[in-house]
Amino acid sequence: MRVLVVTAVAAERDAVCAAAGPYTAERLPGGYALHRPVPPVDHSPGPAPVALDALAAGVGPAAAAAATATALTAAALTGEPCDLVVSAGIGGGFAPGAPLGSVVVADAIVAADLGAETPEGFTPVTELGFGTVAHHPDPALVRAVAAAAGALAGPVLTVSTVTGSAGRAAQLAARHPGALAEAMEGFGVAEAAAAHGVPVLEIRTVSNAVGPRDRAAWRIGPALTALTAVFGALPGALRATTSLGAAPAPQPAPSARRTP
Ligand SMILES: O=C(O)c1cccc(C(=O)CC[C@H]2O[C@@H](n3cnc4c(=O)[nH]cnc43)[C@H](O)[C@@H]2O)c1
Repeated sequence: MRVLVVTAVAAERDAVCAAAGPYTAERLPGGYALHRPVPPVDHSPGPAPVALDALAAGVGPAAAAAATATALTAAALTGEPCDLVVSAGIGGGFAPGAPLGSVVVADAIVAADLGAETPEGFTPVTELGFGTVAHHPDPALVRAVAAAAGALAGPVLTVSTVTGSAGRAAQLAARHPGALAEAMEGFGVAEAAAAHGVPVLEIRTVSNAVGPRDRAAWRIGPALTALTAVFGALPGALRATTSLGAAPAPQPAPSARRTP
């Protein structure tokens, strides 16, 4: 099973790779460096091995979409298409649901600022008659990965501007009840995955609270360490789930055979 993990920055990508190393970097068109595990996964019988490729795409939904689409196209053209795309990295957590250090698996990947300002307030593009503002990963896959990673499951918002005030945090929370986290790439990754017909997940480890800007309170190191732990647990969860077409777990052999 080939999984493409898309992060924003190299530190996040390296935290993902630390779960499974060693890795080698492969050049993609556009100058992207795709980190692929070595040695190549074996194809012996048994549960499908999980190979985690990792790509640092840049910050923001546009950079994320461009890099994801490039990597998915390259994989398809080389005859080794990806089975799953995961947008991963640190993120802001909404209080009280997602405190510092928690892990969030998105059950909805939501473009929170894709719309228009109107006299009545913010209107999403879907209400203007076009586009998409949310992707919904497979619920069984979300449950399996959240359980394996000790994570919460809930909506993760994609924004182009990091929230920096209590007022904006309250506005987003009111508009998206149950939102657990905010980051800047998930929706871009999900749009590219959807265009290629590949399932998507978003996983965020919470480095800071969504709200008034307080750089001194950010806990980036522990969030990166948590990212490594999540990706250590991910292959087992993916092998165990049937959501991605994995073979069901073997059944116990019948205790007695019927004779004809
Ligand atoms: O200093 C600032 O206030 C500031 C302004 C813009 C960007 C940053 C970043 O640290 C980059 C954001 C980077 O990390 C993810 N991230 C982490 N926490 C949050 C958040 O609370 N809201 C949105 N994104 C967040 C994001 O996915 C980017 O890749 C700092």
